Amino acid sequence: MDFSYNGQAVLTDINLTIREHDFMAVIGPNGGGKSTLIRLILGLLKPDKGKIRVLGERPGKHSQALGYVPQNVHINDHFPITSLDVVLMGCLGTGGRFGQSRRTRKECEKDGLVTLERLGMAKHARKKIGELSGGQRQRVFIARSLMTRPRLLLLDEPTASIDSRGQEDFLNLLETLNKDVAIVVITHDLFSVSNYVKSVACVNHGLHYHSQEEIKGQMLETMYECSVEDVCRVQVLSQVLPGVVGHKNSGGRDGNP
Ligand SMILES: Nc1ncnc2c1ncn2[C@@H]1O[C@H](COP(=O)(O)OP(=O)(O)OP(=O)(O)O)[C@@H](O)[C@H]1O
Repeated sequence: MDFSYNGQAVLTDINLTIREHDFMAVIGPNGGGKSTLIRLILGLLKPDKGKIRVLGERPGKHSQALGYVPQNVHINDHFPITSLDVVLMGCLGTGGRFGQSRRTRKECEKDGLVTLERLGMAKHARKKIGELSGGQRQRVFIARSLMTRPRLLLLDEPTASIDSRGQEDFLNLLETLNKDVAIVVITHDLFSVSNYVKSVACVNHGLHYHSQEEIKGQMLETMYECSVEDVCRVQVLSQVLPGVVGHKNSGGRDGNP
């Protein structure tokens, strides 16, 4: 798949499969096209060339199968809306009596509370969203995205506003959710997610894919010596990772990883 904004190529020759129960880190330099890739999967943008399939159909057809938490969710701190209200928004706009699957508002509220509980946020359900910390808000937004019971959860830099201790808790939470839902997480901090993810997609206009076997081996350890920006440069990658060259899943445009 290729994609450009106003004729300016952003993603070229992208070939990626996200499998059920995958936990994929999407890494790459600023402006490399990570968020654009997510928007394409969501069906908010259309590729110039090639195609994208979500559960075998065009993106948008199964919009409820995708949960999305964008990079910066701006909330007016004074807006009088509780955590539970935010979560219930996940039920809206999908038809039926109160959202998808014809749930009543009461049923949705019950589901919302269960989801908040799952995310360790039940005690904050009636708190105003503006009174929560960055990490707590992030959990509320994830709860909202889970309300349609998605098969794939797409998270754009979810740990950016969370301290290192909170990040570990958060990643443990994602690991638990991953039992039920595939997760794709854009991150600039490969180090903290490396123990959790099953695959890595390195997006720098092109895409380099690394399977579970690769990242469980020495690869990430070697990568820590470089910044994500370096890792995403083909030349550097092949220098520090000679064993990876020619792997069947890591082919770049010219067949190199
Ligand atoms: N709506 C848009 N119109 C035109 N160009 C855009 C638009 N959105 C993004 N771009 C450009 O596309 C390129 C990729 O942007 P994108 O946001 O996908 O990168 P990213 O890898 O997510 O970056 P970051 O790590 O900084 O969030 C950038 O050069 C950006 O300026």
